[in-house]
Formats: sequence, structure tokens, C-alpha cells
Amino acid sequence: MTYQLSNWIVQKFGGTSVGKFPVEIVDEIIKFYTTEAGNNVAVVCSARSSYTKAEGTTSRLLRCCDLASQELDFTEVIEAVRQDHVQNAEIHIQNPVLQTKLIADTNKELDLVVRYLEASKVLGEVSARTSDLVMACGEKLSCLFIASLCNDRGCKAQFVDLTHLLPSDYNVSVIDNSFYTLLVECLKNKLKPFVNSKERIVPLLTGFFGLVPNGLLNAVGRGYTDLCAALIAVALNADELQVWKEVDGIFTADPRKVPQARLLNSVTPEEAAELTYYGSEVIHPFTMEQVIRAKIPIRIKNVQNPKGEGTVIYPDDMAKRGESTPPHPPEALSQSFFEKRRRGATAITTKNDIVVLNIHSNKKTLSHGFLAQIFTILDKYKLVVDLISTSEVHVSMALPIPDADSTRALKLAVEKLKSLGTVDIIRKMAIVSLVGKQMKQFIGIAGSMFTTLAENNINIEMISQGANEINISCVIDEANSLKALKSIHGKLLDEKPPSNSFEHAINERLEQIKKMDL
Ligand SMILES: Nc1ncnc2c1ncn2[C@@H]1O[C@H](COP(=O)(O)OP(=O)(O)O)[C@@H](O)[C@H]1O
Ligand SMILES: N[C@@H](CC(=O)OP(=O)(O)O)C(=O)O
Repeated sequence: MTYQLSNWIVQKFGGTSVGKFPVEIVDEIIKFYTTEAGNNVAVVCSARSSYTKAEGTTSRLLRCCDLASQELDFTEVIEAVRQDHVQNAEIHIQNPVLQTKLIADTNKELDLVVRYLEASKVLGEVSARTSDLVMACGEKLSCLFIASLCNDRGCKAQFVDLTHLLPSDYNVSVIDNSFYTLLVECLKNKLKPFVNSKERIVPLLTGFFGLVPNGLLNAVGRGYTDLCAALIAVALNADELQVWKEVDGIFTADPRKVPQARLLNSVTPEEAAELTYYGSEVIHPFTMEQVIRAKIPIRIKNVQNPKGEGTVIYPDDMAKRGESTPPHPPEALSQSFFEKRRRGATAITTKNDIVVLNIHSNKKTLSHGFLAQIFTILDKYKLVVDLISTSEVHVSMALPIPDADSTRALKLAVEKLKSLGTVDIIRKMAIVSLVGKQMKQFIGIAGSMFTTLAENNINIEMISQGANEINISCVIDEANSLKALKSIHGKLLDEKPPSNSFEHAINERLEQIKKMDL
């Protein structure tokens, strides 16, 4: 069978990258791949953030929804978004015709949002659908801007709005694979003109897709653009999904906190998801399943260092596209691929703003339905449990409580939980997680981790081990989280494992598959 690569690459840019490095994105990345590398490129952007995501456009738009639902005035916030985007257009777009058009399009989108918000304010309620429509504006403004900047700098691009991607009569309550299959079909239709075009035009796709049943925020949550980019990569049968960030890739620990952290050449999808869940926001956990099903590798790259190799996310036990079994004869691949896999931990991460919730049953033994009752209450208040450990009459849980809303919810839940037994909570805690697909010497590694904490006088409040041995986690005092991170990294991750051949294996394999006539 002869297998043809599609030559499509999907590039996803996060909000802070669009905010801080738009010119580099266009000149050094999009233009490089479309001209020098000769790829067909599709670009997906999130809403702009000039400084941090927390102060970015999506957060501001959601704040407007909040205000409208309380029948409060949102004008100041929406005008800040307008001013920010208009100023940005004036600074970056040189061609006066393109600049005028961008400012007009920006104002048009914001005027529409004002209309949605005004209506909600009158009702004193913002539905999930309205909140989606308001939120979508962030990605629209960002993509209108990058499309305009591309055209301004000599790279032909076209804005593509995915807000109404799904048929308006589509209505389901569960989001499963058939839902994603439908989305991919809709995307294929949207992208057909670009795929069939003789001229190379870069589609600039809004990293928001809608309108999702129950709202995108409820179904996917913040960071939804990664998933959107993954679905686009599947629709285009792309050779690679590139997720561009402000770090060189995935490190053995957050490089801002641990200067000795090492860049990893490859990680498995499970490891990437686990790192994101436990505090290192590398990639939205839903992203992997979609692209890996289509055998498309994900590459994390740095907008400030486009020539870097980055980190590839791909399973270590799965064939690539066009490959029903791993390539034959085996000699086609160098010995390094088959050499022993990494056996230690891959990375360490910490997650702050954790509350430990202890419930001691008032019955002598764990009564029937005790856990079910606890989870029903937590579910009612939309509280998520990150870790749990139970004994016969005692349950300890670690919950992320990062903001005022979750603090309020916890308070209400605790009142209800008191009917089941004695409840106490410990605030200002942190989860420390050691992640590694190949932690074969699991007991030894867990032992080293806990001994290191003891040597540093760090008390362990709770211990939990994932069922698949990919994650060893414990809960400690938040004040000690940096010390724990650094000391465990020093003990288990500072030095490269004896054989780093596996690290390079995925890149090497990708190269070789490209050269093979499968
Ligand atoms: N193990 C890790 N590897 C890489 N980055 C990490 C890790 N843990 C935490 N981080 C942090 O995650 C952030 C992700 O990059 P950034 O580009 O800022 O995200 P976004 O695309 O969401 O704007 C970086 O600031 C980095 O310090
Ligand atoms: N703008 C959305 C979606 C997103 O994915 O953002 P980012 O790619 O900047 O994390 C958010 O803030 O959640």
C-alpha cells in the first residue's frame, strides 16, 4: 500500500502568544511553514490575552456574562475589550484598508455581543447558549486580527468562523464519539474550499466551535481551543498538530519553578493528560484522544524558539497512520527504538489551592451508600475530587478550590455532608504528583519520593496512587510545594536516565515513516 502524507499541518496558538508575539507568529512560523517548508497550514487561535489568561479576553467576556446575569452594568468591561483590540489593530496593521476593515469587523462583533448581553440583563439570566455566543467573540476577534496581519505581511489568509459549525437543529444531551465524528464531518465541509484550492490560502479558524449542547464551557471547559485544533487536524488528516506555547515543550517540571528541569523529546498522551490534570497546564486532556485515534502526532513548540524540536506527544505502543502493524522488516528502524524504555518517572508537577476534606462516618461501619451519598452531594455543588483515599469509616478527599465560586460551593456542601458524619477541612494544601508511563520500579520510586519529603521535613497529609501506576500523588502543605518539587526533582529527575534512546525514538520513527513507501 502506498500511503501519501497530506502535507497539512495544523498550528494552534494560545491567547497569550497571540497577545504577545503576533508578528513572530506570522513571519517566523506561519510564513516559514507555508513557504520554506512547503506545507499547507491551517491556523487555530484562542482569544487574545495581552498579559495573562486570567486577565484575557475570554475572562473579560465571561465577567460580562456574570454582570448581566446579576442585572449589572457590563459596559466598562466590554469597552476595555474594544479598546484593547482597536489599539492592537492600529499598532500592528500597516495597510490602511486592512486596518479600517479589521476595526470595523471588531466593532461589529462587539456590538453583537452587547445586544446579547443587553437581552440577558433584562432577563437577569444568561443561558449556556448565550454565554457561548458571547465567549465566541474572543476567538473571532483574535482570528480576524491574525488573518488581517497575515494578509498585511504578504501571506494570504482567510478568516473562518466556526461559531455555527453544528446544524442549528442539532440537539443531544451526551457528548460522545458520534458527536466528535459529526464535528469532524462539518469541519471537512468547511475546509473543502481550502483543500481544493489551487492557490495556497491559510484558513484562520476560530478556536471556538459551536454551538455545543449544554454549552462549550460545561462540555469541555476553559482551554477548549486545543480540542478544536485536534478536530481540525483530524478533518484535514494532518501530518502533525502543532501546539505553540511560550515554553520549548514539556519539561520534567515547570521550568519557571525548577531551573534544572529538562526538556522531554516525547511523552505519551496519558502522561500529558495526567500532567495537565495535576497542575502543569500543558494541553487540554480531551485533545489527545481525537488526534491519536487518527494517528496524528502532537508537537508542543515554542513561539519564541520556532526552530526547536519541541516535545512530541504520541503513544509508545501504537502504529502510525498508514501503518497497520509497526513497520517491517524491523531492521528498517534503528536499534535505539527497540532498546529498553524509560523506566523511571517522566515528570513532576504540583497543584496548589487544594482543600482536604475528611469525613468520618457516624456509623460504626461504612454504611451502604455512604460513598454514593458523599458523591451525590459533591456533584450537586459541582465539586471535583482530584484524589481520594478511604478506610472503613473514613474518607479523605483532595479538592481543587481555586476561586470564590468553589469556596462558596464547598461551604454549602460541608453543611450537607455533616449529616453523614464528622467533617473537617484543611485548607491551603497542594498535590505533588510524580508522573511516568514506565514507572516499572514503582515501589522504589514511591519510596524515594516519600523519603525525600521526610528528609526535607515535609509532612504528608494524604497519599494516593493512580490505578494504572502512571501517577503517584500525595498532599502536602501548600507552603512546602516548591521545596517538595525541587527536592524530588533533584532526587529523581535532575539527571538524564542512563539510556535516552527512547526519548528520541518517536521523532526518529516519524522521520523514517515519512521516508517509507508503506
Ligand atoms: N512540565 C512542564 N513543562 C512545560 N511547561 C510547564 C510545565 N509545568 C508547568 N508549565 C508551565 O505551563 C505554561 C504553559 O505555557 P504557556 O504558553 O504560558 O500556556 P498557554 O498556551 O496556555 O498560554 C508555562 O508557563 C510553563 O511554565
Ligand atoms: N480562550 C479560551 C480557550 C483557550 O483554549 O484558551 P488558550 O488556548 O489561551 O488556553 C480560554 O481562555 O479558555
